[in-house]
Amino acid sequence: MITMDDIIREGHPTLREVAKEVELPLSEEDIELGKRMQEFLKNSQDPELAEKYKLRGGVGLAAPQLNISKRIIAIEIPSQSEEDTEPLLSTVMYNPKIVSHSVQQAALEEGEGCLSVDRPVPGYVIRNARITVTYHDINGEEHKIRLKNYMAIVVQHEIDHINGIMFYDHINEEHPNYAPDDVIFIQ
Ligand SMILES: O=CN(O)C[C@@H](CC1CCCC1)C(=O)N1NCCC[C@H]1C(=O)Nc1ccccn1
Ligand code: NI
Repeated sequence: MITMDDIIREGHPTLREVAKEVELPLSEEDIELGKRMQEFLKNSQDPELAEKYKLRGGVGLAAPQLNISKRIIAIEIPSQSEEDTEPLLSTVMYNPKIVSHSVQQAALEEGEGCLSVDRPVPGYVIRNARITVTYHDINGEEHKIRLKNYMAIVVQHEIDHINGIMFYDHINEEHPNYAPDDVIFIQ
């Protein structure tokens, strides 16, 4: 199983590479990798397993964070309400691509962090408020989905990773809390 030991940290050159597209049809290896990435996220959100294996809870993971320079990302966003167990978004995206996006921008009110960054980096990470993403799923099916709010932020953070971009690249050095006046702040 994937643990924090498998996640490379800032300074490792792979985090700054533009990752390669995966070949279709998906190889057994790439399918297995996707499954393991998704399993890591689920484990990291399970209090017992996270404690047992010292996992930092995560909602997304990109293959470059495992020192694998491939365009594969996993997303596991739990439902915001307690009762229903259905996650908001639970998928592995192969060759994800933002094909269009809103002019409107958004940012997480709390700023962002990263499992590959072992330090807090305060400031607003300004992103597109809404995006349309195409990708192939683990069964090789093609998808085109529209995302907004928290889901859009998470997917953009992961797609940044496969392009060698870190969240703090978006933070205004001089004025970390700068934000356009029409930005949407997401809790
Ligand atoms: O590239 C992928 N990463 O670096 C993992 C990141 C991805 C998110 C950061 C901002 C948008 C996407 C991640 O998940 N985190 N960042 C560091 C520590 C916290 C953790 C997190 O937000 N956890 C969480 C949130 C809600 C519910 C459960 N867990
Ligand atoms: Ni990250």
